[in-house]
Amino acid sequence: MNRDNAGPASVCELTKSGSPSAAPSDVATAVLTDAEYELFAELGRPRRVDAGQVLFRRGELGTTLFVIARGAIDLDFGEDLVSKRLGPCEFFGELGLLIGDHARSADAIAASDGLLIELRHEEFERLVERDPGLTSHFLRRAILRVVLNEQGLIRRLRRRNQDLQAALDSLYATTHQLNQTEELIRTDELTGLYNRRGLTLHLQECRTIGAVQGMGLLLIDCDRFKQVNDEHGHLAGDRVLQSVASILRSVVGPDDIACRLGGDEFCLLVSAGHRDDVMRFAEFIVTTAQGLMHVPRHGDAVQPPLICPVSVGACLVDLGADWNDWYARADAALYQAKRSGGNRAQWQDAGLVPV
Ligand SMILES: Nc1nc2c(ncn2[C@@H]2O[C@H](COP(=O)(O)OP(=O)(O)OP(=O)(O)O)[C@@H](O)[C@H]2O)c(=O)[nH]1
Repeated sequence: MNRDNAGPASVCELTKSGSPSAAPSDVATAVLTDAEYELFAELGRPRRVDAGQVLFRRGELGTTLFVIARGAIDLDFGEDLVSKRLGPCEFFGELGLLIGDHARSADAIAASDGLLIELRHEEFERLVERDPGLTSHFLRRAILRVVLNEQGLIRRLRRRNQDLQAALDSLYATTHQLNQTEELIRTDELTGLYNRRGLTLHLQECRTIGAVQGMGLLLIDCDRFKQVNDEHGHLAGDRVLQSVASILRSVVGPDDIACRLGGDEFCLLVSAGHRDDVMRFAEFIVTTAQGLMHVPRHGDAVQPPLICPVSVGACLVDLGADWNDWYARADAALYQAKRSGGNRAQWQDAGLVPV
């Protein structure tokens, strides 16, 4: 037989006889029974299709049901949904026929040259008149198939939702870890203040948002700190450094920053536009450290000190300069404070040449 000239009825029967997928007893199958196929082929309109030909696109309105007599049709549901390839005697596009002007849920493209049977509303009405029993059985199957497809889709969407939720949770956890790591690399382990890296990053951020105006810089250095270590041990020295850090933490506001630059040297960047404002911070730090040294301790044995005296050098932050210049000026003042015996605050006057 020349298959190209064969009518829809004979072609599909040929193919079906060897097709194990043709299981009409399965209610959800898209394969027509022999009786259904014969009737559809008799009443429907044959239509030839070429490989690659688009029958309809997703979203287009349609009213036609198609049965494949010969060849194959690919249904592409888009996004990450699984595509389907339908073969002889299988039908598709039934919602268009049943609902009328239904937006197609897939692209339908011919995978090979073939022959289809089209059923529009008028052909379907003739089908109902001719064999109501067969038609109602077909309709039940078609509807069940739609329902099962919907349920499958809902299951897939739920799974996808769970996957998305899990991905989101892990993203939150990673972001949290990253924030913690970033915080750690900015922080001095002993005192919990910013370390030098934290200060550098803070200054970069301030410069980016133009927030370095109206700030004062204080350099704070412990007096004769080596002696504390030598006489009472390194742990006692650590404790003294932590006490100094506590004083600095107690004076900083939300926009200020306290930092341990290294060893027994600290710095404060505070919001203060005038010398007197900056020096108030400096005096407070010196007198608080002094006051703590006189806190009475109990017991006969020689107690390690809670704190040691500190010296402070202070200056205003100059917008036109950078950290090295600010540091050099505050350091010159600090040097002067140390030379004058320590335990005091010194303002950076024009006469003090950076060392
Ligand atoms: N306990 C302790 N000591 C430290 C730490 N880092 C640095 N040091 C010690 O701090 C001491 C600093 O000594 P110096 O720079 O001579 O300072 P100083 O003894 O305070 O001398 P002046 O500043 O001139 O009064 C050194 O002995 C360092 O070993 C630390 O994290 N813990």
